[in-house]
Amino acid sequence: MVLNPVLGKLVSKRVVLASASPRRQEILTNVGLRFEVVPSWFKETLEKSSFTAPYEYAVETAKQKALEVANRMHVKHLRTPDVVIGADTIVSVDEQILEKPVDKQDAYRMLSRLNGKEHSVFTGVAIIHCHSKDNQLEMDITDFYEETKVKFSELSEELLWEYIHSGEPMDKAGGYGIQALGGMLVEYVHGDFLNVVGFPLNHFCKKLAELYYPPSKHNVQRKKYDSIPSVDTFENQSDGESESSNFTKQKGASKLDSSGTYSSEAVYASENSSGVRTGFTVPLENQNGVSQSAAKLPSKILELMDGFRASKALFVASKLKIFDHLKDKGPMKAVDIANDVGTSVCGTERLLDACASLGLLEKTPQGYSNTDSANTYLASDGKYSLHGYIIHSNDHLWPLFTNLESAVKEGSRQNHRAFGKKADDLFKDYYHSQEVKQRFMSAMHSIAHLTARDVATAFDLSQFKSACDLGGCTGALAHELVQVYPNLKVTVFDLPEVIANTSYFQPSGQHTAPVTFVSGDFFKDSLPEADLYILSRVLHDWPDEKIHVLLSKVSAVCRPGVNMEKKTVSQII
Ligand SMILES: Cc1cn([C@H]2C[C@H](O)[C@@H](COP(=O)(O)OP(=O)(O)OP(=O)(O)O)O2)c(=O)[nH]c1=O
Repeated sequence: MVLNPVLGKLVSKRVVLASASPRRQEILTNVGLRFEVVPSWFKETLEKSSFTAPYEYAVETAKQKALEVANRMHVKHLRTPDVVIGADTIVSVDEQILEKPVDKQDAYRMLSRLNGKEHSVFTGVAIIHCHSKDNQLEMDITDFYEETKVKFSELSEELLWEYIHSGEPMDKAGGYGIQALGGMLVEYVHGDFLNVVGFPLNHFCKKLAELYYPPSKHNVQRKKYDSIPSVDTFENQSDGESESSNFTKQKGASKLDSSGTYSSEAVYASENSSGVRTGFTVPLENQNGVSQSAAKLPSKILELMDGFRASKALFVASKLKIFDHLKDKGPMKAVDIANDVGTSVCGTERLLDACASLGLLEKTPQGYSNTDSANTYLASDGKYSLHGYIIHSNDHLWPLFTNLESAVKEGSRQNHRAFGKKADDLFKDYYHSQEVKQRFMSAMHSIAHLTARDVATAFDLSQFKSACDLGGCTGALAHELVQVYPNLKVTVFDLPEVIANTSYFQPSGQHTAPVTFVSGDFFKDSLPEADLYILSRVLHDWPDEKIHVLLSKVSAVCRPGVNMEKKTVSQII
């Protein structure tokens, strides 16, 4: 659930974070933003002396990082994102810009300059809205920066070196990480702490508010949002746009309180009549800014307590193919859907209301219809449909997780309890029944297809000439890899029963190097040689002894790469 309504505006968009920084990913994930990570390949080598102020350098670098990703995704992957976010954090002391240290000596040089002094941390942020028109990429760029002042205590040489040897400084601007050991060096911080860690979240939300909800005519004197508007504020606005609409077209009256500022509210969870959580707001402060309620609601815990209900509502609606019906025929009344799918009217209505409150459907006087996300991801026929994986989650994972308590107590797999069969027998079942096989392959295909580009671009794999996707099933990841890296020869290795059924899942009309499919049992048969081995959703299926056998076989046939040692990318998946 997204706590902030301005972030909520991004929910239905393809948002890409053009950054490898784990801190930025964490900051944005923590507030419920869903995004893909495509690290930028832009080299941070802009001429610093050509900028009049340090923040200009950070903003320009952030912009170039985001532009590189937007262009690469548009050209190489033919999937233009809606929004690309880039950021760059620098430390500035005595008019000098400090970036990440190149080695320990460099870290020492930086930390010595900061020692006992106040310095500024600037993060430049670029938000690029992309549109593809006649295959041309059009972009609207918004950028800003945030400054935070940080003061270091007087630190001894010994302490500095001890800190440097911890390894923490190496991937951080100025050579320190305030969020971890580096916090010990800091005497005070003036400004946004998260800005130092790499992403000025507060300023980012205000910027989104400016973009998506520009002040109305009678409030034109308010040029900028100086607080993040509340949910109420937005819900009462008639911006007249669907969730997929372009931010620049949105108009709306921002609701201000009598003092001309937005009241501070937080979104928590409640249950509606169908037992599904909906958002409501709880005022946190009275007019004097004094907290009225001593106990904050534990929203994360409440979310976890109820999460299973939401999952099951999604699973059942998917199983009944309600999203398919609505894609073809929506908007529809509950009674008509119930007639079509052969269910009770009262039960169907409750399920539909649950889906509407979960943001999967829209409910209007005309009836229920799919949201854009439901059309894209939940209808079973979409290119990026998750239908197969949702059905697998309902039919296979749900019964297993129902036995989690026994699994923890016994330390064993629970297939016998959930399905009356051992794990190995169950795995064979996947391939003996045509229907079960198809369902399992659809599940693996849908999740692999959706995540393939993230996996393919998580690292720069251009130095590899050949790759083998072990247990690569329908080849969803393999096809993405050959698109991103046209010189890479990719082999998919899987069981003969799987390989025999892959034709249905092959992409049509793509002019890329073909993927080779090789059938065999990876425990028994010899594996093809390759520079790079990919094990995705494979290792978790097997006990340690078998994994040892498999990894030893992979190690024997995986050729050392150009710059890297033998490499598998299973750890990123
Ligand atoms: C000062 C400071 C910086 N940092 C981090 C934030 C950034 O990740 C990093 C500065 O490097 P950046 O070049 O801004 O970012 P990055 O290289 O990590 O990722 P990318 O270029 O792909 O976006 O320093 C901290 O984590 N803590 C701190 O206290």
